Amino acid sequence: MRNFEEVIKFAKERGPKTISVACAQDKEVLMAVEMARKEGIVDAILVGDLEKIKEIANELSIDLNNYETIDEKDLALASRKAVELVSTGKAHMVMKGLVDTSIILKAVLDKEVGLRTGNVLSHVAVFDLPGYDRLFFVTDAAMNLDPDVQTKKQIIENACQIAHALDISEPKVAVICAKEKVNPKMPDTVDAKKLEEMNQRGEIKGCVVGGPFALDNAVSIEAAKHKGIDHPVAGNADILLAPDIEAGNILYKSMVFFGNSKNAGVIVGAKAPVILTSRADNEETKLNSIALGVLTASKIIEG
Ligand SMILES: CCCC(=O)OP(=O)(O)O
Repeated sequence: MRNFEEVIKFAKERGPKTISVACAQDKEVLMAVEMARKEGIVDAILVGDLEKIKEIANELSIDLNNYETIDEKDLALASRKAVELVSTGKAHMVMKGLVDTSIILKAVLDKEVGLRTGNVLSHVAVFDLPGYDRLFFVTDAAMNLDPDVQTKKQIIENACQIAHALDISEPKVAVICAKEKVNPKMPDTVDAKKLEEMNQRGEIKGCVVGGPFALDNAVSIEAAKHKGIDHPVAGNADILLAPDIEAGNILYKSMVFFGNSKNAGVIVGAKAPVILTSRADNEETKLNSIALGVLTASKIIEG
């Protein structure tokens, strides 16, 4: 798939799946859920402050009779309830509404009702950027603070799972740093080379990994040529692995706010997808993320 029109088209074919929405009292969230419901992509259970949900639904002319609703004002309890709906099989996936990422992630990691599998959980953002003929994947903007090399390996594997769900069979993974040469004083460049070597030894499968790369020579063939870099990933990256959450989150938000991109985001590695965007993302991003979640859930269910 090369754009979100295709992602939505395929999600319609796999839908409707059921999502539970944690803290659904948000205009953009309700607009996106309603669009996804009308398209036959999802049915939804709205968990949150029912008074506010009704107020927003009324303003947007959304008929709440089309939804199951659960009244819970407390953000942590609403997140826990929404996650529990997934772990008890009543919903296929959970979506972050108007709540801090850390609160919903705490519910996802909860030992009793959470969705842990033993795998590393990580965030994968998908971007459709003007001027590029392919989707870009950025990881990890939201979950792992300062991953070590083994965690980075699993973050790559999680991102590849999403790329494969979008029919990109052998994504090119660029491990991005501040420069394209290994410098022992810059540990992320050392990790990048180790990840490339792990991939060459067959320890990371289903992709081609290269690194370290600076962002320019990961995404631009001209920049790579200019710097004399000859590597199958150089200038051709599909997946950009950021060194830590600071770089990942800044890259995500710079693409959204400066790049005029379309995007979507989901957490992978749990028993079910967690649809996770920034509270500040618009309804289109939230709709794209629901569609991405449906394709990811289908892949988990169908294998
Ligand atoms: C994927 C971005 C997660 C994030 O930064 O969320 P908030 O902007 O809602 O904090």
